[in-house]
Amino acid sequence: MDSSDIFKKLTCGASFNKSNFTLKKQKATSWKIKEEIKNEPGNLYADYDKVHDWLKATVPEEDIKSEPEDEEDEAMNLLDNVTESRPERKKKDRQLSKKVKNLLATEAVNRLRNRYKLSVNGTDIPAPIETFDEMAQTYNLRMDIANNLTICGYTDPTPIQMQAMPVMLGKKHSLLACAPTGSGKTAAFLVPIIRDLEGPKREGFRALILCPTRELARQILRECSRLSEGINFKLHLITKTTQKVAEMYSPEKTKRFDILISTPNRVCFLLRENLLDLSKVQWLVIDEADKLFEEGKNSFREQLDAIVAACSNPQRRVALFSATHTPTVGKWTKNNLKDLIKVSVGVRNSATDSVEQKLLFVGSEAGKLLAVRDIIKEGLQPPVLIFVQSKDRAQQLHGELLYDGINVEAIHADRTQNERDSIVRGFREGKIWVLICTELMSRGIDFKGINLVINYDFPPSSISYVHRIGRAGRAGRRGQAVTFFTSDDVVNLRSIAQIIRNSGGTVPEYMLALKRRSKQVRRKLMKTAPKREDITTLPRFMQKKPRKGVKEGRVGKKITKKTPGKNKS
Ligand SMILES: Nc1ncnc2c1ncn2[C@@H]1O[C@H](COP(=O)(O)OP(=O)(O)OP(=O)(O)O)[C@@H](O)[C@H]1O
Repeated sequence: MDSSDIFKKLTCGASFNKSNFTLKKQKATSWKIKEEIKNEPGNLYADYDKVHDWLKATVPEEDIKSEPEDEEDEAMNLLDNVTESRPERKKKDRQLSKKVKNLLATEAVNRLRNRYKLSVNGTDIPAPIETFDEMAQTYNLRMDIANNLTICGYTDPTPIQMQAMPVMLGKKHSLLACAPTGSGKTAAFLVPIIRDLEGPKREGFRALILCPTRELARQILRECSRLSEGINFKLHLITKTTQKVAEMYSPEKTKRFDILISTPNRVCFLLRENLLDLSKVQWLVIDEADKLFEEGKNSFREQLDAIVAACSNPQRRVALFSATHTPTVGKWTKNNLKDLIKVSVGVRNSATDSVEQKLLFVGSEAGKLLAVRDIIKEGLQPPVLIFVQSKDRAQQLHGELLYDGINVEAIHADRTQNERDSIVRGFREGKIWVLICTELMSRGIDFKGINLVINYDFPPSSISYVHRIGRAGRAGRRGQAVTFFTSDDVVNLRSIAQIIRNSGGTVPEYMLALKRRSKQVRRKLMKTAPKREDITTLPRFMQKKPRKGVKEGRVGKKITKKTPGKNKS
């Protein structure tokens, strides 16, 4: 089809309104330019439909009449009637060409963002990039990084990577990013940092990555080593905070390191002892930002303020990532960060749609144990994660499930670091089939191919629910989640049912019609979980009371006391 045919098709049924001559003249000229652009090889608008859509969106309705005329002649006449001199016309054409090109580029970017459900907020936001090749060309990614991405099996960027990476690879912005669980946020911040730091420099820490748990810190370290393979960065994880270990640290001794990954309390400990220099930090990443900014008991809030102050480099930029964000994070970024760009994927604070979710009424504590045993009987498909509300309950359930002939372990804050590391390793290697855990493991942990998450104890908040079930259905895989509830759990039932509905699941109407509980009640529940009967199948008369001073919950031991469910994990 030649250009005049396309023109006819494009403007079919339209005529130009002569009362607005200048505008029409521009339209005609811009059409000519659009034709040029359309014919450029590799142009996003090189196909006819796209140009047509663009025209429809750009030319005001009132300028298009419906009676059929010979529009091509009309448009060409308009061009002939131009009274300006040739150079003037050429200049105008060039200006218009630039404008149209910009418009087309903006339109293309908007389409891309819509396609991947990306929302952005800020100024001078770079365009998202759909392939790693394009990213490598546009932002000068060294070959090693591109190769490492391939070795990791990352063929194309995930939506958060498409937009967050260009923001961080640019020169000036800080970033607040929100994307579903399992959507590749870790690589989204690691790749730009690796590119930015270029190579090892022995100047001391130039990037600091904070996260809420040691397990997550270790996982980020692993991912960072994979993605920076061959670049020889010195990565460091603070493993302990005792005085003895502290003796290993000093700003001089840590100069050889480039990237520090840690929980905030360990960094703070070393800062207090003047053993850590963060003045060279160019990138401060706060992973699971809403967790780290959470207020209340055991909050990291004050520690974060101290760390941010210690990162005193005026060029320092901050990137905050999480699958859920709270207003506290928004407020902090507004008050503390310049040139901030916000990026989110999909609806904020929603559950991943790759997990099939179910709510199961189990009547009582005994009902929960029966329900778990039913799942085992039906044919358990490991790996499975089971969430409970406290360390004691993790031990109790472990003691029960040991008798069911499955490879089961429990992980919580009372296990030693070595035990925790070896359990996580065993679970990753498939030696442990069922892992019972507390809130400790709800954030960020990436176990490959979790098939099922069981919320044995109802999550303390909808945010906790989103993270817990997000351990399944990661990196494009599918997974399942079942959440047990009893009459003790109605406070959050409605909000969690709503989350399930929003992510495409089905829930009974009555759950959505439940009365919304006040913020106070919900906050109280986040701090103190409901009291629950012990997890045991022993008849009451056989349940021994633990002797005073004897620590509860040894593996396999039945515990008789009613444990007030603390959220401390
Ligand atoms: N571009 C990619 N292509 C394929 N897989 C990827 C890509 N990027 C990351 N992954 C994989 O996706 C999985 C989840 O990534 P990651 O742990 O970074 O998720 P996340 O968004 O941080 O999740 P959470 O919110 O739970 O912390 C990992 O196994 C990671 O290796």
